[in-house]
Amino acid sequence: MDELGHLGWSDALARHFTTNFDSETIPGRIVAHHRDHYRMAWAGGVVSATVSGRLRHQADESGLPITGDFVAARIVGGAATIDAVLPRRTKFARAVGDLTRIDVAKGEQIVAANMDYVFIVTGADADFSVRRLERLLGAAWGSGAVPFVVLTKTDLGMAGPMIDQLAVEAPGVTVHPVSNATGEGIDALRVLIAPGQTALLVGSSGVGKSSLANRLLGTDRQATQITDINGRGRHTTTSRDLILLSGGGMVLDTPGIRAITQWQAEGLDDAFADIAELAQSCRFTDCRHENEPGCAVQAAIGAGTLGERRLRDFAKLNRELAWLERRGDKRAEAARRRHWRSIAVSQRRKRDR
Ligand SMILES: Nc1nc2c(ncn2[C@@H]2O[C@H](COP(=O)(O)OP(=O)(O)OP(=O)(O)O)[C@@H](O)[C@H]2O)c(=O)[nH]1
Ligand SMILES: [Zn+2]
Repeated sequence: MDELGHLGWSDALARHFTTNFDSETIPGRIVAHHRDHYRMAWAGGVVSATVSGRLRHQADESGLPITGDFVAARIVGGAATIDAVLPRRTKFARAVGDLTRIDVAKGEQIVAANMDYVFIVTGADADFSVRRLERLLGAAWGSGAVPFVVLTKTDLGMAGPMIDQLAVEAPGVTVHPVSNATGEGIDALRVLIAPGQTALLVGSSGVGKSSLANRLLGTDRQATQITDINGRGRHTTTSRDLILLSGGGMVLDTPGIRAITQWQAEGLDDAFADIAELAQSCRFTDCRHENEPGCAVQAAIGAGTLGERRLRDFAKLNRELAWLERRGDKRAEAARRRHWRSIAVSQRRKRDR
């Protein structure tokens, strides 16, 4: 089982595994996940994997495997069947629905497991705002992993006062200033992720997560990706979301987590949690839910499980935010978000009655 050591396999997991599973079963780690399709690394390499019928029926949503999970599986004909998810050491969760209703068991959706660090990535540019980081900081502290703020774009020369502000408003969190453009600060970050350790990347769109992953990897991951023969979106072309660094550390950067953590970063998850959740299953990560193929939001409207009104409201909010963003009016933007959140709460109350 030493073969899994580099993937973060621990003595505690090994003990759990030998006590609970027979010799036909092998341990593995989920390195990528899209809907029902998994990629699993094990001593014999990386194989595609599915969940066994028994696990599917036993488990509620939080019991199904997600990226970063260690699992017990059987290899049959070059593919894996996952029988069980091993105990999670840490988990990064998104609160689902009304955040004032604290119900951890039902109200959270786990998006990544067994990471040692959460890198909250944010750019030292005009978009910088500590307020926007607060939810991610909260989720990171709740994950059991150690949060860091990775402040990118230091080459723009604006980072100084932001580092000072973070020291005051996010005390206890170490800030790592980096530039993906010049490479400054990247080595320090790479060294931090020891062999067998995993860092999860979260943050809004455009803050530099892809650039950071490429820098840490030392090559352009996009360029090394396998092009899908169906010409589909990014989900299917990403060969793996758990990236192995040459130093032995790992970086977790997945399209699904991106979609969710971005909502979290923007503070929209509670207002449009239903759409955020559906959007995860859209074929394209940048789906606008208009008439793209494989759109899960449109499918839900077709099936009658999502009201057309919700999507209209959602589109309206996005247009408003885009417009306010162009104007650079942060206060008005925050006010609109609050407005829509209050509408969402009242809609939910009506529906619950
Ligand atoms: N000047 C500067 N630009 C950067 C830096 N990091 C990223 N960028 C630029 O910022 C833009 C967004 O970078 P990405 O790495 O695609 O950001 P992302 O967080 O992966 O964005 P999504 O894929 O939308 O989630 C690109 O144009 C990058 O070239 C940096 O350190 N300095
Ligand atoms: Zn869609």
